[in-house]
Amino acid sequence: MSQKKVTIIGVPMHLGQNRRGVDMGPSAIRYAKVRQRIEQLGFYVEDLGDIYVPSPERLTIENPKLKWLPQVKEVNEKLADQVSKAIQQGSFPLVLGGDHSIAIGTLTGVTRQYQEVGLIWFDAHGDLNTEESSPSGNIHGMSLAVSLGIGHSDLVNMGNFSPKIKPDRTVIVGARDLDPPEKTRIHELGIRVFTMHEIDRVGMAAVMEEAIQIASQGTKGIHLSFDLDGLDPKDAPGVGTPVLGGTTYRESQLAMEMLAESKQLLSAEFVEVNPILDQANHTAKVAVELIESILGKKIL
Ligand SMILES: NC(=[NH2+])NCCC[C@H](N)C(=O)O
Ligand SMILES: [Mn+2]
Ligand SMILES: [Mn+2]
Repeated sequence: MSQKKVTIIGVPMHLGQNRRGVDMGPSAIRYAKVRQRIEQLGFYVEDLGDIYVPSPERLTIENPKLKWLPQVKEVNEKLADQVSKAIQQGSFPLVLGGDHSIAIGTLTGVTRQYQEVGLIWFDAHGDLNTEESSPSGNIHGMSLAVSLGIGHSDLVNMGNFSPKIKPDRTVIVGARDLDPPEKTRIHELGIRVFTMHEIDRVGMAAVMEEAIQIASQGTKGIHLSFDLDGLDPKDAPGVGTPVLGGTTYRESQLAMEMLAESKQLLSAEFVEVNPILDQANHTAKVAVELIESILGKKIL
């Protein structure tokens, strides 16, 4: 990454899942001084504020298998345009969520500009469901599938092109809670998944070396989609779908530092921070520290 400009885009999206509070994620991350911390690293920072997300009180769920599809689609289209514009202006887009359904819009914007993009999906989950396989109907559990071209056409064809990314340039890091149909899909598509088992066995350094290699080969660079529930709930308690046995704070930091060293990062999003479920904004602070690391902050 050579540019010295960062564009922050807040997306208080909560319609991709069931729990209130994740809409406050962007506020919580800003309260943890994301802008000031990035400026201290020498970047010029532009914060575009939040994209409007409607409140569910006045909405009805038309399809329980794809909850709030029209609204999720609309917000993601706006997000895609803001991400595209930031890249056109030579800036690094930093998207703050909001639930993980916003990866659909971010990846639409990033790949519209760069075409061949590798993806590192840091998450306890696969987010590889479709309306047929989803146990919840929550679109945040479908966003990786959609970006690979699998799912409802309203989402898959966003920006009038599909797929956004290819399975052999996609890696998942930190997985430990996959639905049975997601496991089948991973095998069918041949996506490289670094489960917690593998991180335990060979260590985060070896995992990230391989992950960066896969995601950067034949691409213009890497998009990082970082779901805070990839971390262990002890280190990131403020998330809607916590799963025991995640990466530690240090493992996560190492992963981010290695990504910065690779100089392959094109864009990033940090999602699923839910301040209602957090302890004294700890999870948002962790997100800010991870953001500093991808932008080059070093201990020494
Ligand atoms: N982005 C997330 N936190 N996703 C959790 C997904 C959970 C579950 N697999 C589902 O489809 O509903
Ligand atoms: Mn996720
Ligand atoms: Mn997750």
